[in-house]
Amino acid sequence: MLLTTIILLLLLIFTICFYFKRKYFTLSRSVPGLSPHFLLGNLLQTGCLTGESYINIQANLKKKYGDIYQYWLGPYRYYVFNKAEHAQHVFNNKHIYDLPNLTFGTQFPLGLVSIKGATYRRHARIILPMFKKANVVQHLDIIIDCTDKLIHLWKNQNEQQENKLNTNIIQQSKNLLLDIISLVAFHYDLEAIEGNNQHYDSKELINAINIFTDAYDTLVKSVGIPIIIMKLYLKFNKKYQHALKILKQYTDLIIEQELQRQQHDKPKNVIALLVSSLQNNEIRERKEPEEEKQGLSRAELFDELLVLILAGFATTSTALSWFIYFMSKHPRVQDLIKKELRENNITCDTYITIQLLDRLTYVDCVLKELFRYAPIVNSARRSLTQDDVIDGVQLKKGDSVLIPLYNLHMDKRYWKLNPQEFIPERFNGEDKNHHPFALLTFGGGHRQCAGQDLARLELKVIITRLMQNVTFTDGGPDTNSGGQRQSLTNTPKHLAVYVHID
Ligand code: HEM
Repeated sequence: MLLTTIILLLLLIFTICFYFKRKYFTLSRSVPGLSPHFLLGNLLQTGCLTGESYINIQANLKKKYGDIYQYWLGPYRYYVFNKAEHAQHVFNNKHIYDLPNLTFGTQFPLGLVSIKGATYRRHARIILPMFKKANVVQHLDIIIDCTDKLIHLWKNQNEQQENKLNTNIIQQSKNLLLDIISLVAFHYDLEAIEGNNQHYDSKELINAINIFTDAYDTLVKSVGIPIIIMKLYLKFNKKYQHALKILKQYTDLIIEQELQRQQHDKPKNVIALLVSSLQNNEIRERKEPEEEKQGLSRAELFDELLVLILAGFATTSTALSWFIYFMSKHPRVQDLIKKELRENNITCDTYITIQLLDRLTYVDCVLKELFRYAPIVNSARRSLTQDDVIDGVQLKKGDSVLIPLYNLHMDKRYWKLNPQEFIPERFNGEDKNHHPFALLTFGGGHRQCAGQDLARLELKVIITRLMQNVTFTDGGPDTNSGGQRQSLTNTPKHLAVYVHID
């Protein structure tokens, strides 16, 4: 009797699994791809679970299947499109292609990266103008001052021990960009660059931010896991909940101070503008239809600040790490940047202004090449709000598409000079008029990066300031071999350079 029950039970489980595998985990619609495993999709086959970067995974799949294929991130199926014309279609049709329900919702469900429709439009009206070029230039001094602190730290380190290999560039880049974004967003000096002379508040906050970003990295690595499991993981993760509490305490304090200050001053910086958009009566606003709502609730403002911290320093610091790595490998480019500075009479002491920056056209080319060649963010994703056809492939409402940004940056069809090489001059010459959808560092369409003007300014100022004062040289083939480490972004795996003070 017991045996019969066990056999029947196993049969039932097998039938259910078979049904789900047939219905949800089979390739369909004659689009090629790796046959997905039950629940795991292609995570095992593509090496995703053993640390392979998403960028390499997409490059390998493209090699195997061509421009269009299916890719299963755990239980989620994506139709992947690799041509610039595909990207153009997806990003230009915002009424068809909107944000999918991603893992972001688990950490900041009320922030810009997670919301859609009328709620998104209400937030976007408040947030997007803060990061437009005209508004970010006011942060120039902050960026210069913070960069000078890093240069000062390197000077001190060199005085203590001459010609020491620097293996801490990734962390130092993070600290620099964290200090910048906390001053830009909060008007708060975290003093992450100095490291050892922090006061208690900064230490506690930096710790909380690190725990928060580490949790995010874990989520990115396990992106195929169902959202409900991720939510439970975060809910019962004591360290994470404590970090969130600390971040909440500090933001509440900063909001209160800002509310007091605004009785006298007009809002100017990011936190001031955000606080000035707080709803006067949250209970009343909650009852309004979404289209009629104004401003942000406190919970929404908190999530927006978390988004800005995370999106604002992890990506940009990764770009800076790659810049330093490329400079150590391409002394020719470094020399040309320094030559351009000399030609514009910029010495190590010259204070940078926006007018001076505008004259540095070679630095612009280096920046563009950095954005093309550095594998920072791997893809942009959308889901369909109605049926559509791309390049003969019938897509249905609710399907998800993925544009592998880096594959486009490396695609020979769109670049006249070899895309596998780091050649900044291409943007002044052969590749000046490249396909606009072949370079998509910041994504595209209505959901492209909200902070790109700030990122461009930060990196141009930092690069210029660094090149005014230091030269990077290669730390050797073993310690400075590059490679990729997948976390929230793709950082260099092995980065070690000598930092010479000029
Ligand atoms: C080199 C630096 C950066 C890179 C490579 C980068 C890249 C990206 C990419 C690829 C997206 C997705 C776009 C899409 O789906 O089409 C994105 C979205 C976003 N980024 Fe950035 N980003 C950078 C810096 C920043 C900074 C400095 C901030 C803010 C201070 C920021 C805030 C955001 C926000 C809020 C979104 C979500 C926009 C939306 O969903 O509407 N990013 N970023």
